[in-house]
Amino acid sequence: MKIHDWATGPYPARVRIAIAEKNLRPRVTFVSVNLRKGEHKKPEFLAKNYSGTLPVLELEDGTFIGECTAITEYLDALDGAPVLTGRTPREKGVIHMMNKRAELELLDAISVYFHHATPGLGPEVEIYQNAEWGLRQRDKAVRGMHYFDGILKQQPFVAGEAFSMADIAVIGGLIFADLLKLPVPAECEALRAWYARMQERPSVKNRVTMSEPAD
Ligand SMILES: N[C@@H](CCC(=O)N[C@@H](CS(=O)(=O)O)C(=O)NCC(=O)O)C(=O)O
Repeated sequence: MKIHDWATGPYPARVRIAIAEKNLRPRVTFVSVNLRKGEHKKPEFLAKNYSGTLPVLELEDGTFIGECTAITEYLDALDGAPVLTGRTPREKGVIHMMNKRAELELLDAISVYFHHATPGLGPEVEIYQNAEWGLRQRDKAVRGMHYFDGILKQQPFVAGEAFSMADIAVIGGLIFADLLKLPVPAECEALRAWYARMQERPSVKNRVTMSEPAD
């Protein structure tokens, strides 16, 4: 299978981490799409993903699957032994909820801040910007950091007692925050400690190989 992505991107990181956690790296070929040149907004890419975002999974039969959550669910189901998306109905429900909350309250909010209140991917790509909206979303993301800090004060992982897709989504959010130099508030000690632990996971540490685009 192929993953069309941008090696150092926060959303691509989510799928790269999932691939590593499932030991699928030997079965995957990464195809780099240059966001800074707007390749993801060109017709040939939009034919792969109407939303014009990365990553996109391309299967051997030509099926394209966009959206990090959907790609992760596919990967996790491949060997019939899900470890990232839940084994029981309760686990699946809680993980899905916390994964979506990580997108709504943290990762997607930081993405809006990036695209609207910073130069983002440059004027060729950022054809409309609203700085006030971007700054409001930045503030929402900081509130989200406090929320996840509260969660992680009570439990070792974002969705409970085990590492899951929801942790990967929060990791993606903090990768994006790091890229934008948006600090995790000092008082969010549980979130900071959790993130330090996550960064020690080989799937997180080794998600980009030396031969891939630096930026
Ligand atoms: N909802 C999508 C969002 C994906 C997304 O925004 N990806 C970024 C890639 S990266 O910034 O994380 O590297 C993108 O394509 N951004 C390009 C753009 O929004 O123009 C998902 O979950 O896959």
